Amino acid sequence: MLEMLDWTRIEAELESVGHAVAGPLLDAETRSALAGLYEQEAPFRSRVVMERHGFGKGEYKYFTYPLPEPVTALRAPLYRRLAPVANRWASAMRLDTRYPADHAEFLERCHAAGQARPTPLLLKYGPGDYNCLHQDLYGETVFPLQVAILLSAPGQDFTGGEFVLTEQRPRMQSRATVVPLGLGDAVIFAVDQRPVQGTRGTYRVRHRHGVSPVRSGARHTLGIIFHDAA
Ligand SMILES: O=C(O)CCC(=O)C(=O)O
Ligand SMILES: [Fe+2]
Repeated sequence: MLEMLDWTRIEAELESVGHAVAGPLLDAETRSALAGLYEQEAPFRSRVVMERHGFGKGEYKYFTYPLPEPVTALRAPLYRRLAPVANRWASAMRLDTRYPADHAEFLERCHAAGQARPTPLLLKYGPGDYNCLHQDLYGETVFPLQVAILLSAPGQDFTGGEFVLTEQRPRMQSRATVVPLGLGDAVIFAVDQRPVQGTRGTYRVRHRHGVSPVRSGARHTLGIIFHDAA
């Protein structure tokens, strides 16, 4: 499925604006099976009620290892596609970090740094729920891109609940972008910093992401983060 995506366009958009939409990535059966897992306990290591932490309203659950097959089938291949972008960003920002081509090798680095808990997650929002602007950083070891896949149909399963990205440019106020997603679409986006080519050289912008309040219905998403957590 990943091979069918237009990676030339995706890479160009990641380079120019720090995010790209691709998809649909999962078939209908897999999408509903994944969303349905939410009600089970065994596939997960923890559950977070966002309101308790000031993260927003709604809840999410981190998968445990081994990840469900459709998540495993996406995580390493997406990483392999995105590692060259991550390396170009690191070199443009004059950072020493380089990312191996292979996700298993990157996970070894995470684990050696004490980050061994899986980060892929399922999120569930009902009416009035939202996700505050945040960054998914779980330790020193960070892969600079992540992916979220919409498992529900906007306009049908839910209304509101838009995926929002903000960009903080040096010495400027933040700018917000609403990323329109269709059912099954993936948004690939910067976790934190990315380089922007200015007229006087490269500067760094910082991103955060979140979800605007759901007005009606139920919205599920699958989040794929490539670094593991401490
Ligand atoms: O529900 C969403 O669209 C955002 C999910 C999220 O914050 C993530 O995948 O890290
Ligand atoms: Fe997130």
